[in-house]
Amino acid sequence: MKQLIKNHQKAFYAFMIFNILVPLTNIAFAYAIKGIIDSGMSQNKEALTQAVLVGAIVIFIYAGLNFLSLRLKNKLVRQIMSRYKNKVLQSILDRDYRDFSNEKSGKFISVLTENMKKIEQDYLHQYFNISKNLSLMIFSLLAMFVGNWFLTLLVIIASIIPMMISGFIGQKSASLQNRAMIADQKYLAKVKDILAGFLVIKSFNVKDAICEDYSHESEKFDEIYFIKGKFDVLANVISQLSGMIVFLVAFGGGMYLVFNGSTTIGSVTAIVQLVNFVVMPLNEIGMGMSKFREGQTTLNAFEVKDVTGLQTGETKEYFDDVISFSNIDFSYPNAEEKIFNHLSLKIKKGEKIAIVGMSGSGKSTLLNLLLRFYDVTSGYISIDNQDIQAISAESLYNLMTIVQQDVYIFDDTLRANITLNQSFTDEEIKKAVQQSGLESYVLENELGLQALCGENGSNLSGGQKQRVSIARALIRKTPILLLDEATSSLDNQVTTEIESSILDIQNLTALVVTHKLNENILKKYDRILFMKDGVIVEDGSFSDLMDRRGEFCKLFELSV
Ligand SMILES: Nc1ncnc2c1ncn2[C@@H]1O[C@H](COP(=O)(O)OP(=O)(O)OP(=O)(O)O)[C@@H](O)[C@H]1O
Repeated sequence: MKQLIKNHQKAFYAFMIFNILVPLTNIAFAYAIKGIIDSGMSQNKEALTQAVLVGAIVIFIYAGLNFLSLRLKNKLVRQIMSRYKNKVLQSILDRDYRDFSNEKSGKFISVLTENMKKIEQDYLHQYFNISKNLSLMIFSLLAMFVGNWFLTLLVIIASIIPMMISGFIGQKSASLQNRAMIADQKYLAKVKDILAGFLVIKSFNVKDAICEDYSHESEKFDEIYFIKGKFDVLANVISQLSGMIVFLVAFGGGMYLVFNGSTTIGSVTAIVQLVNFVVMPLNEIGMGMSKFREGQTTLNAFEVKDVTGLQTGETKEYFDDVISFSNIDFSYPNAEEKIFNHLSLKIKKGEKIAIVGMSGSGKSTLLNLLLRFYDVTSGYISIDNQDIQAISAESLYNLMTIVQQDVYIFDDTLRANITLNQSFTDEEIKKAVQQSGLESYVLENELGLQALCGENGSNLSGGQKQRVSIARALIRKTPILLLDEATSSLDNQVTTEIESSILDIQNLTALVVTHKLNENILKKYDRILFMKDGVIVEDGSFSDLMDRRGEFCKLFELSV
């Protein structure tokens, strides 16, 4: 954030110049008041008129400068925040899948929404407000010293204790902010979960239980904000109290000096006016500091990382030869069960492989490991003899595309969901639409590719969503394609058409996890891997496996 502020150096320095000019007009105003009172007391009409005129001019200059300074501050805050928001989003998207999936999405939503508001209001605005108030306070104090050092000293002594108390409260507020942020994240995660599960809640008639669960989370959330509110109120009262004490000391001490004959009423009024320019900013700094500390805690709670471990790695532009799983072991993090134990597998470039087997046998895990969503516990996976752990994530995702059973559709047009806002020619889009079996839907739809898909594809059927995700994958033309039950919502005829068009793509290496044992399609694969309990128990063409009359054959015969 400091770097972002530094990036706007010119505007920042301009703001600082205003921070000097505005207090000077405040001081000039205090002295204009002194002139008015002293000339009034001495009944000098000419001097009085002049002082009033000076006062009026000073007011207008002050208003103009203050207006410009506030506008500049708002502009700076807007520019800095807009850059910061982009950086935060980039940093979230830069995370590797493991980092991301370890966190609750509520945390990221909160970082991009609630936290942003806090950082803008509590950190940035306060950062500029405090510097503005500090400058007004210092200049006014200097002017007071010049006017009457004794009175100034009294005022400073009177304001020390309230300042220390408000500093302590600020620290307490900042520590509560951490708890408040965690509560925010949990609350958002809960709300998100409830809204996403709307249909389940409705159809299972569990509204009351869900409301109870919600109110439990919401009470915890409210309680933390209530405690934090108590400190805010205390900070408010103390800062007002400190202001009153300082005024009391300034007026009392000033009048004592007037009795002594060492100053005039005009000078005391000017000093009291200047005290105003010390007390007001002092109050605001006191309150501002506790807000600023809260803002700082919010800012520090999320680290904006530019690169993650996965992004550092070698570049690999082509897939030329072979994918190897060499003697791999794997268990999911925090799980004891071993999914793979010394598994080895070689896939040659251009091979089309179907992976079938029992539920839970490790088919999806095999693809997840190839994509480095997880790392193997021992052994290694390589592409063209290059360990995938040494290949950068960007290169890896340029070499392969996965289509999963659960499809995510953005709330945008069909076209945008297929291209994902990358530039492709109309010809390329048309081909992907054809290969994925989407053509008739696009032709029948009045808006064609401009048709809106709705929130997570609410305007599309399950099968249409799967076809969009297949089109989205095919248009990338990566040399390796991974399909994980990507056609589960499609009928046999459409599945056959789509899989056939994929199997016809020359040089494409395809790994297709499927539960659909369709003879016509299975015959087209070069190899079928039959998996059971993390082991590839059979590996061969459809006819090989049928001749073997092993586990695959039994499953196939059961399915027909
Ligand atoms: N994120 C995870 N954390 C812990 N265990 C997991 C995780 N994902 C899968 N598993 C476990 O790993 C095993 C293999 O799961 P995987 O999803 O690879 O099987 P699958 O053959 O694709 O099953 P299906 O055909 O039902 O999709 C299962 O026992 C599953 O419970």
